[in-house]
Parts: sequence; C-alpha cells; structure tokens
Amino acid sequence: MAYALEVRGVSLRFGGVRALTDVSFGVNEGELFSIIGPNGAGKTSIVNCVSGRYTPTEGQLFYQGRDITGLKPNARAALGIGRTFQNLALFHHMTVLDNIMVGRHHLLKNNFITGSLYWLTGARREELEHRRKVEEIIDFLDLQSVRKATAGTLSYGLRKRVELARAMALEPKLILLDEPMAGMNFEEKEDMARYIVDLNEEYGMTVMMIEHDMGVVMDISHRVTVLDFGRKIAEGLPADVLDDPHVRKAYLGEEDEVLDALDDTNPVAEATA
Ligand SMILES: Nc1ncnc2c1ncn2[C@@H]1O[C@H](COP(=O)(O)OP(=O)(O)OP(=O)(O)O)[C@@H](O)[C@H]1O
Repeated sequence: MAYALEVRGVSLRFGGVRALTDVSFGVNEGELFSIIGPNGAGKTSIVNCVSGRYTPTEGQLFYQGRDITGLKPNARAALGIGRTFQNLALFHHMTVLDNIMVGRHHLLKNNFITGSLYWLTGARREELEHRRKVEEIIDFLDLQSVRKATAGTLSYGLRKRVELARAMALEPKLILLDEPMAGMNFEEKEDMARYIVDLNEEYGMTVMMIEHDMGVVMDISHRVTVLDFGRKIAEGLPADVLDDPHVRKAYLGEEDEVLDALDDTNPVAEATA
C-alpha cells in the first residue's frame, strides 16, 4: 500500500547552504511520525517542502501515491495536508472563534459574509455547518472559556492550542506539526501531548511532527526519523532510535535530554501513558 506521505530523495539548497541532502522516508496512514534532530538539522525545511512553501532542489513528494512536488501550498491544503507553524501565525486582533473559522476557508463554497442571497441560498446552511465543526474542535481542545477572547491576549500555551485548532479546522488527513510544544511549560506540554495523541487516534489524522522535547517525542510517536546536517541518520521505533550510536553522537551537546527520554520516571511519559 502507498504511504500517506512519501519523501523521495529530497534535497534543498539555499545558495551554498545545503539544508537537505537526499532525504527519503515514508509516513504510513494513521501513523504518528516524528522528525527530530539538532538545531539546523533541516526539520522545518522538510515541513516546508511537504506543505509546499519550499520547492525541493531535487527529489519528489508523494501524497497518497500522487506526485505533489509541483503543487502550490493551497492545492496541497485542498488535498488534505494541514500544518501549524513554529512561530505562531494567528490573527492577534481576531477572536479565537474567528481564527479557527479562517482555517476553514479552503472548505467554503459560499461567501456568507457578503453574499446578498445569504438567506435564500445554501449559504446560511453552510455557515451553520462550519460553525458546528468549529465548535466541535473548540470542545475537543477545551477552548470554550476563551472562544470569544482576542487571540493576542491569550497565554503562549493557549495560542499554540488555537493554532492547532485552526489547522484542525481544515479537516486535514495529514497534519504537519512544527514544534507544537516549543516555549510551553510542563502542564501545557502534557496537555498538548494528549491532544496530539487524541487527534491521531480519535480523529484518525496522520501526524508528522517536529519537536525538540525528546521525552514527548519518544513517548507518543509510533516511529521517528532523525536528521543531522540535512541528512537522515536514523529511523525506527523510538526505543531503537534512542539506542542508535549515531543519534547519541548527533545529540552529544544535548545528551541530558536524550538520557531524560530514556528515563522511565519522565513525568510527561507517565502522564500520557
Ligand atoms: N530560507 C532560508 N534561507 C537560507 N537558509 C535557510 C533557510 N531556511 C533554512 N535555512 C538553512 O537550512 C538549514 C536547515 O534549517 P532548518 O530551519 O530546516 O533546520 P531545523 O532543524 O528546523 O532547525 P531548528 O531546530 O533550529 O528549527 C540551516 O542551516 C538553515 O540556516
């Protein structure tokens, strides 16, 4: 069976900088797949190649068996590839509700805000259906108490959650999460880990996640790929990847984090078990 996503021999250069060199991997349907690697390893570059923000210098990308290498980001979103951003990309002056609604714009058939035939056409029915979906996501991510709040006034952890809600609003089949826990405190990370597991298991979304927190990655991922200096150096089950000497070498400067992830007493690991 074809992979949900296949990255085949992808290289990416920015002038003299080789961000990615001949990277290949496949993400299975329904998998929670993570990409890790030290700073500058090429993780965000991979997400940008998959979402269509960057075009690989070489190689191809397949989504459900279809070559998407030449497709624009909008066309990929329309096929069911959603994403979150490492640096939040919310509309700070808009409410949480409206920010999430924006995530559905690919699915809008009618412009129900300006449509003069609003009450006569299916526009109102369509709007109600969109609102129902958005409310479902708000419930799922426990955002009820802030649904009318302006996004810019929320804590960082909540804003990251709204960002996830907006990506979910597209109803993607494949969701790309770029450091969903960056800058979060322990409780926020614990919550986010739970939501990611649930959106994978309950909503059936295939997940490709980039995350620095090794404890969380190793705890919730089905498989992990490791990049270093733009090349894939390891791939496999979390436990096998942690045992890989190449991975340990790549993370030499951050050895404690890797060792923490191996530690059974890791509190995030326990909380999400
Ligand atoms: N738009 C760009 N222009 C020039 N160089 C870039 C650009 N984007 C990424 N790079 C370079 O490509 C390499 C990989 O960067 P990338 O951001 O993909 O790594 P990363 O693993 O996501 O890093 P981090 O963990 O720090 O976010 C780095 O050397 C980076 O400086």
